[in-house]
Amino acid sequence: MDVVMTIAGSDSGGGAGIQADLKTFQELKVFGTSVITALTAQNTLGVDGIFPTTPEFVTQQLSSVFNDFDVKALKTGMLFSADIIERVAGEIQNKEVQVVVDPVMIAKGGASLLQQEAVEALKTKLLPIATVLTPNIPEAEVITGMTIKTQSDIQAAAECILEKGLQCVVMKGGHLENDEFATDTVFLANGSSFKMQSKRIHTKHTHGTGCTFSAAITAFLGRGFSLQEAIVEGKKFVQLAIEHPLNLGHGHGPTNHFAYQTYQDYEVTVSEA
Ligand SMILES: Nc1ncnc2c1ncn2[C@@H]1O[C@H](COP(=O)(O)OP(=O)(O)OP(=O)(O)O)[C@@H](O)[C@H]1O
Ligand SMILES: Cc1ncc(CO)c(N)n1
Repeated sequence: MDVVMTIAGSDSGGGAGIQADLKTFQELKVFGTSVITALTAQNTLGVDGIFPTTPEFVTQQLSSVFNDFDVKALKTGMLFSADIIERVAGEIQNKEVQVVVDPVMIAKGGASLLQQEAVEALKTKLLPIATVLTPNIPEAEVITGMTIKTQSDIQAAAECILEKGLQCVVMKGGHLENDEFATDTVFLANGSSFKMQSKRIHTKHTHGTGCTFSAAITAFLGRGFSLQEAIVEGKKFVQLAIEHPLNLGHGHGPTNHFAYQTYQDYEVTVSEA
C-alpha cells in the first residue's frame, strides 16, 4: 500500500486539519502518516485555542516516520511559525517525495493559523521545494502582494508564484463571487494551464474544503497518478464531499469524506484557461 503523510494542525472538531487529511487518505486507499504542528481547540463555530508543537518535536515526528516508511507524497497544511516551516523544509528537501503545499493562513472564523512573520519562510524555504501549491485567492494575495480580482490578475499572480521554483500552482476560486461555478485554474511551470469547473454548491458546510482538496491530491499522487490527473480527481473528491453534506455541528459543518465512494456521479469540466 502507498504511504503518504500530512504535516498539519489537529482540528478537535474533526472537519479540517490532520483529521480531514487522514479521513481523505483512508477513503482514497492510501496509508496515512501524520506530523502534528499544533493542536487546535476547534469546532464548526471557530477556533477557541492553539497550542503549537515545539519545532524540535516536529523534527522528531518527521524523523520517526521517514526512518521507517517510504513516503511517496506529502502535504503541508497549518504550519503556524517560521521555525516550524524551516524544520519541515530542512527535513524534506533531500527526500524523493512529492510535496503538496496548502498555504493555510486563516480559519473560516478569522483565527490566524500562520504567524505573519512566517510568510517569508513559506515563500523562501517551502515553495522552492514544492511540487504543487494550492492557494485560495486571499492566500495568493498575501504570497504575491498583488490584488487579485480578474482572471488576468489570477494569471499574473500564478506566474509570480511559479518564479519561486515550484512545478505547479492551483489557484482556487472558492472565494470568487460566481454564483454558478467553483472554478480553479491550474498553471504549470512548463507554461501550460487549464481550468477546472464544477457546480457551486450553495451551502454553509464548507469547513475543511481546502484541507480535503489538498489531501486528495496528495493521495492520488501517492498512488502514482500524474500531477494533472491527481488535481482533477482531487477536485472531484472535494466537490462530492461538499455536495453531500453531513449536517453536523452548529456552524460551518464538515464536508463528507464518504461521498466519493458512495456517489461516483460527478464529472469536473476541464478546459483551456
Ligand atoms: N461552494 C462550493 N461549491 C463547490 N466547490 C467549492 C465550493 N467552495 C469551495 N469549493 C472548491 O473547494 C476547493 C477548496 O477551495 P476553497 O477556496 O474553499 O479552499 P480554502 O479557502 O483553502 O478552504 P479552507 O477554508 O478549508 O481553508 C476548491 O476546489 C474550490 O473550488
Ligand atoms: C487545524 C486546521 N487546519 C486548517 C484549517 C483551515 O480550514 C483549520 N480550520 N484548522
